Amino acid sequence: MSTSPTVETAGPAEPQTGTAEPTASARILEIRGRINEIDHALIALWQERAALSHEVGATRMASGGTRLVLSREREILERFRVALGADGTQLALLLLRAGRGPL
Ligand SMILES: O=C(O)C(=O)C[C@]1(C(=O)O)C=C[C@@H](O)C=C1
Repeated sequence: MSTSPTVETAGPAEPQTGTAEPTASARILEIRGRINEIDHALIALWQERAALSHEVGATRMASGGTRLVLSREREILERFRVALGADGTQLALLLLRAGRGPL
């Protein structure tokens, strides 16, 4: 009878914080908890925005309107640029693309 390979299971795997110092490691894990919450919220907001943008576009086109409204896109790009700089512009471009698809 063959034996299966032994796996070391001393306990749950320790999360990799990048430091062996316990106080720092604990603080990093605490911060990561909040980062995870923020990431989940960002993903949910991203998906909600894309769905809303899609609905606006579909509503407009079904009523004989245009697919895009460039003045509105410029307004959004400017909002993100003012708040976040060049990265904000890139983020806004991705947001707009997620809602209306690639140009
Ligand atoms: O606000 C609109 O009119 C939309 O269609 C939404 C949206 C956006 O994702 O913000 C998408 C496409 C338009 O060109 C402008 C803005």
